[in-house]
Amino acid sequence: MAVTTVYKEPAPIVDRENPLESMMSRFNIAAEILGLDESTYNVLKAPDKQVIVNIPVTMDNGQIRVFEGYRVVHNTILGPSKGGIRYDMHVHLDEVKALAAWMTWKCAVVDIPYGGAKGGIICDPTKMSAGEIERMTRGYTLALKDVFGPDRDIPAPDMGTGPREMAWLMDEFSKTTGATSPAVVTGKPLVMGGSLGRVEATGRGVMVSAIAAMKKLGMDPTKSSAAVQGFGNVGSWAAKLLCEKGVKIKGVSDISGAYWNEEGINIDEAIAYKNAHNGRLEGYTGATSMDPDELLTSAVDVLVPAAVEDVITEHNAERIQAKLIVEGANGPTSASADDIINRKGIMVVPDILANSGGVTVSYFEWVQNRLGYKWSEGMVIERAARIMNDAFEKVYATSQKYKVPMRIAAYIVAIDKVAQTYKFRGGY
Ligand SMILES: NC(=O)C1=CN([C@@H]2O[C@H](COP(=O)(O)OP(=O)(O)OC[C@H]3O[C@@H](n4cnc5c(N)ncnc54)[C@H](O)[C@@H]3O)[C@@H](O)[C@H]2O)C=CC1
Ligand SMILES: O=C(O)CCC(=O)C(=O)O
Repeated sequence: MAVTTVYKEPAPIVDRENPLESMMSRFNIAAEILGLDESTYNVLKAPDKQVIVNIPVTMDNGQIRVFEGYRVVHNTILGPSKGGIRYDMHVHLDEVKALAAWMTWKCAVVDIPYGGAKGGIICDPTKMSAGEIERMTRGYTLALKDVFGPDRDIPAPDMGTGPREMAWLMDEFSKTTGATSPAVVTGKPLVMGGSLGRVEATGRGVMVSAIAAMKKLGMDPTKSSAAVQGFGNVGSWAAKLLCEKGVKIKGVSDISGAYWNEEGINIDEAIAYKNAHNGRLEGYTGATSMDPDELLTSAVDVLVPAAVEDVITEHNAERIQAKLIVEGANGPTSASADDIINRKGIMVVPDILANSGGVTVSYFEWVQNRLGYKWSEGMVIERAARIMNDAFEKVYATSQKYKVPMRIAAYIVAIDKVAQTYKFRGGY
């Protein structure tokens, strides 16, 4: 008889700060500056919906494991909720709540008609077979079939997931509901309604916002250097596209370690190496290995954290040498580091602006699916860049107007849009 085990360890990393607290502390500052009324504040401070599901999966050895999964819908006043799904051992409910709220703010900052949501499953996909991941993804979809929907809640990839998982989700949802439903999920493979440009969209948006910020700071990309933490979808594309703009990428890292080349890393070569080595840079010889903690404080002009939350903290912020931080990851800077970074005069392009290129092209994918029509890659790139540059200028102008850092300015832009929509829609 198959043995059933509940797969829910190791415990979340305890020395990381709580991302939900970091999100709330910035929200509180922006809400106070805006003079947000108490009822809207109370509506926005907690998610609309939090769903926890148990997903039994038959593993390849015949054992049944039960995985714990989450979907949090933070808010839907601007439209159906949107946000990725994360497969990682450190997923926990507070993290998913923070990530869902960041999606509400992100969609509002770039002015696309979505609310915010996020999902995750506690699992280590690097230790599971494709079949096990498929069965888990289908189980998660089935458990959440009443939450997901093209007009309700639209998932997408995040850490540990990509087009393959989105295809399984779309297939399972379509079979369950009896109607082919490409618009229920974005980030799908191209052949089944994925959008050209979605895979690289988040990294491209990081590049677009980095270039916009460098212009404001009078920095010449061709005379600037950068370090990129995380070499997955977002980090590797950001590194490649910044490199194409002439930025010298001196350091990169992933979960296997950090790698440095004073003359600049050959990013195409590093990506090819990673693709040939199970998605990891381990053993890469085009750079020398360095202490991963030192990457964040290395002598570069631009720092791109593109991995996990809370890596820039009160413990290392003082030592950061970069003039510009462009947040590819969600929540890489904990609130405890904000004052130090601001005092040092470092410009931060915050996550809800810098990594919004992904959800922007996801929106394009959803629009194309609903129209049953495909856009050219050029159109996707041009429209996404326009949206991001407009959002950057709006946030920059808001930071000047209120004399606040770019992060608080981005929250002000987002909360203001959501609050104004509540005023028109009413309903509470
Ligand atoms: N994929 C997307 O379209 C979007 C992703 N993001 C955010 O970007 C971040 C990265 O996501 P993806 O690139 O999609 O994930 P991914 O799974 O493709 O890559 C994650 C990368 O981070 C590395 N990593 C993990 N822990 C690390 C650590 N402690 N130190 C250094 N590197 C570490 C992994 O080895 C891998 O290279 C996440 O915060 C995610 O929420 C934000 C917007 C959209
Ligand atoms: O593409 C999307 O819909 C959401 C991507 C995402 O999860 C994020 O921006 O953090």
